Amino acid sequence: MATSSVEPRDGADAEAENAQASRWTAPESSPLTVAAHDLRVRYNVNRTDHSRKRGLIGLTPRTQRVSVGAVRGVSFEARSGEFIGIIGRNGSGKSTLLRVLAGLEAPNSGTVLTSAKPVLLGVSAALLPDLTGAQNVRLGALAMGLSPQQADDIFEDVVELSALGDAIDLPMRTYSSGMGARLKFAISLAADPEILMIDEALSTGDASFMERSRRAMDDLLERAGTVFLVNHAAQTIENMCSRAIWMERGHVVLDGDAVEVARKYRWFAHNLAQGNTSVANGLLMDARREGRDAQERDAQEDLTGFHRGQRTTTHPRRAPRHIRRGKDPGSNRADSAEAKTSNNLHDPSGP
Ligand SMILES: Nc1ncnc2c1ncn2[C@@H]1O[C@H](COP(=O)(O)OP(=O)(O)OP(=O)(O)O)[C@@H](O)[C@H]1O
Repeated sequence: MATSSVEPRDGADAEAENAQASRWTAPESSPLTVAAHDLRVRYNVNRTDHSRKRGLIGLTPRTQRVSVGAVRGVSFEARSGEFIGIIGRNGSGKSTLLRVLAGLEAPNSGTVLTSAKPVLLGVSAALLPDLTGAQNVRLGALAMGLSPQQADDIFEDVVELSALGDAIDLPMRTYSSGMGARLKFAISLAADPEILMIDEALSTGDASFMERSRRAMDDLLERAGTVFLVNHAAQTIENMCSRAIWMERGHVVLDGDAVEVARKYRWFAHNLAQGNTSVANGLLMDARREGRDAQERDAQEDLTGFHRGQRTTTHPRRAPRHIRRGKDPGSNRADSAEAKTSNNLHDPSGP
């Protein structure tokens, strides 16, 4: 086994431990918000074939049609109060998975059911560059189904969270990409979605924005929401999420406690970057084995519970733990908690 190297511990670990200590805990009985079963997405693309004769005009290489498996049999369940990070290398299928979960893209096969229409940050908020930030706040809120009065009500919260200051009255085309991402994030969060999906947007903020975002997301989780966060930085996942899913080549490698999974991924990525390919491959194999073992345990526990007439769908290792300790999840949200059972899950691409 090529995993003899030991991951060095540093200041970042201590920081992550502090962050973990203040993280939230959801009861294991939290209702299901997302159920994905054996999702598969393939893209058919043209690829240049340099090994073959050149094309008609003799300048361009020939192309051939190839099929790319972006998501290859992904299954999991998410519950209210969970903050789930998705990590993995470039091209591992994170964004594709998020788009399918949000109902923006149909899988080739498999099923995804959600308890409410997910808000995918940056896509759902169809903002217009020629309108000012303030006008876009209203537009984005209406696009997410809020009434004109609700759109007015959230305005101050959005301005505060985005920290755009006077720039809120300038056209959005004058914003930097970070400013635009902050505005979209603030609008999405102020709309109080039950399921929020964020693809990388948080990387564009500074430390104080990150802290404000984290507090705002904690509030959302407290109201029994579920948040998915795609991020390349394992440290961000470690600090912010309760659970992490590590993806590699369209497969789930490991799904479990955010700190454990993010650290394993970080150590794998570090070895890969250092050119220690055999060590990295060994770490990947170990993580895959651990992931498979956990799945088998899950299946065994489900079966045992089923035979006893008390089938549960949550593995203790994956117990959602992102509702602030001692608080009642969903107490502030009329349509949450007990109203959300696995029976009211539906196709997110529907109306
Ligand atoms: N529209 C598309 N057409 C063809 N191939 C695609 C398309 N979108 C994604 N892919 C391919 O699917 C695979 C997964 O891509 P995806 O963007 O989901 O990965 P990712 O993990 O989000 O990557 P990154 O970290 O670089 O954003 C990649 O091989 C990518 O090239």
